[in-house]
Amino acid sequence: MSAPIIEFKNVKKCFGETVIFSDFNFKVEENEIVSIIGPSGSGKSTLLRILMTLEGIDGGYINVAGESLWHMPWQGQYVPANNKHLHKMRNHLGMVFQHFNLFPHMTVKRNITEAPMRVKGVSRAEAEKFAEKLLQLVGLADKADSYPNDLSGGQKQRVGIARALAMKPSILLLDEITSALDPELVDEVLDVIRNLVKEESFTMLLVTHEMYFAREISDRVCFFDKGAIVEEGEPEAIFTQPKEERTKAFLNAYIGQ
Ligand SMILES: Nc1ncnc2c1ncn2[C@@H]1O[C@H](COP(=O)(O)OP(=O)(O)OP(=O)(O)O)[C@@H](O)[C@H]1O
Repeated sequence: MSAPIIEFKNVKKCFGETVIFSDFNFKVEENEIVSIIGPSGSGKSTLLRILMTLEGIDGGYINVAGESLWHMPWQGQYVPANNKHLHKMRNHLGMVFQHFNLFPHMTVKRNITEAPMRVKGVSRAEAEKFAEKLLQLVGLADKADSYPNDLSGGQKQRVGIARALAMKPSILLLDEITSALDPELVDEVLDVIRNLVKEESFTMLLVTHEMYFAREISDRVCFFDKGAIVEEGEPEAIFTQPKEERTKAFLNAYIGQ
């Protein structure tokens, strides 16, 4: 079997005195779709933010696509990664955020082309051509020149997905991408992800409260509690277990919604 594309080994993460992960171990295989479900405050977003290099770690190490993400071996010791290395590692990953995080002063098209042009040095013509393709994919071909404030929440999030894909990541991180949306807008966003995985192979790590979506789309579902995975398995095995065998983690996830 090939090496996992994501691997956390003995990872420690604290915010001040608060320990989020004390000894966290986790692997994701290439092209695997993994959902993370768990109560508020259990460390799900922190996990994605660490992978996206938006947060550092306090111990252990993480491999992404065969390379150390945060700490680099140097003369037999692990030292924090430099900016050039983080930059390179970020190219493997794309993230879609709960609150869209679009630039309000830029058009939809600019929101999508900005990172490929600035970070990857892609030409404007090439970035715009790809942006048009992505806008078609998310059903917003007619919104290229609109500003985020003129879009509905669902449309904003579809731009968020297009923006993440613009960097051609091999790993997509989705952080509760529908939880800021009105219920009637949830499916238009989930449909984009459904179509995406039908057409292309992706490694995807999604934090979600949408149980039916996790069940439908994932190869593996992980229940998180207090910075640890307390239950995991194929969705059909987990979601079809008899009522009396349901674990505390599973029930908590439902109650936590
Ligand atoms: N930048 C930060 N500084 C201090 N504490 C933080 C920071 N980010 C997160 N935390 C704390 O770390 C814990 C885990 O937060 P995290 O956002 O990862 O949880 P979560 O499982 O994603 O929760 P939710 O489902 O509510 O989004 C929480 O107690 C949170 O308050």
